[in-house]
Amino acid sequence: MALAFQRPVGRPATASRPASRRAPALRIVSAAATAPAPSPSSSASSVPASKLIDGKGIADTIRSEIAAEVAQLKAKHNLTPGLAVVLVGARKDSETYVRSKKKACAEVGFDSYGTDLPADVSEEELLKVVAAYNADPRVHGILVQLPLPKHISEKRILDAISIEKDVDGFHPLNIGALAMRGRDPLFVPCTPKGCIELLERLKVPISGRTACVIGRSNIVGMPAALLLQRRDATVTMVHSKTPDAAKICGEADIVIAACGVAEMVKGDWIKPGAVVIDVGINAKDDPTAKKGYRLVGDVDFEAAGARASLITPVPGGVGPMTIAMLLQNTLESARRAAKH
Ligand SMILES: Nc1nc(=O)c2c([nH]1)NC[C@@H]1CN(c3ccc(C(=O)N[C@@H](CCC(=O)O)C(=O)O)cc3)C=[N+]21
Repeated sequence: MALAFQRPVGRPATASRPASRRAPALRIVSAAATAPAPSPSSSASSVPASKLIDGKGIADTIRSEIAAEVAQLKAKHNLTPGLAVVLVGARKDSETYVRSKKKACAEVGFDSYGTDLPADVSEEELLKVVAAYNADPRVHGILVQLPLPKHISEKRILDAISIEKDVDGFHPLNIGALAMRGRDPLFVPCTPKGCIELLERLKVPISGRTACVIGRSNIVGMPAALLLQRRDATVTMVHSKTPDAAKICGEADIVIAACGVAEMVKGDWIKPGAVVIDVGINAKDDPTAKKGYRLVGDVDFEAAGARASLITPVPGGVGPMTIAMLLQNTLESARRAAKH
């Protein structure tokens, strides 16, 4: 069984070369700065650009901020944040996400470590990999890509990740602390953290507002509701057994949709002027698209966009923020480990 720990991907390969042959210093440039953003419906959409939340652009800004901090940490403290990404099996979507996470690490100057395991790996073997990363001082964050194959207990694996390295924020101790007043988790889960970061960077008021979270997953809906509540929103969660989700959603100033059903949230669920954050990523058949499908969220973008004051597109909304928050959590972890 191949258990090869790869060499760091993000090492500074140019450091010893003469300046003239060095690659240009990293600059993360938003796609929007060089070319029109390929927003999901830029050609056909009737949602005006002024309502669009540019998650990709905001994520790029955050990544540049992180890159600058990493450069400082390296220069002043000889500290390089390291992220370990564990992938089990060969799901195409997981492979894509893992690739983009490693690329994002390299771009901000992190080292990344990867272990790819076959789909039939035993739980014990996977636990050994987690234990090795727990013990490795170069590694400040460990991410085991979900979902895992059915024969492996997700719970057992997530519980095994050291909470000091739980940059996904999925450990029950981290989630538990998130749910308690007067306590702070070591890490907040990346996707809901990214949703709140969008609201805060756009100066959307949260305190005293009504918020509706659609979906109650451990990794998005539930922590998103907790984060909104910690910021003094009045939060309602709706889910598959809620009788009148549309009516409850219709009272909310802020909607976070994370139900995992393509375009389930209709235009008439949205209170006029509400801010809509769409966490969903679903493939929808589209014969006019090159690949035969296009990505849509959990919200009917056109109809909701007509009523919302602000709305995230899919892609280009929450997705890029998830990765930016993963980098932020890993940086924070490296700082905490080294006390810088
Ligand atoms: N342990 C673990 N942690 C995770 O954080 C985790 C996971 N497992 N399993 C799967 C989900 C999904 N996820 C995404 C990350 C980035 C984009 C992203 O960057 N999306 C872009 C591109 C979308 C595309 O083109 O496919 C966008 O929305 O614009 C999407 C989804 C992290 N997840």
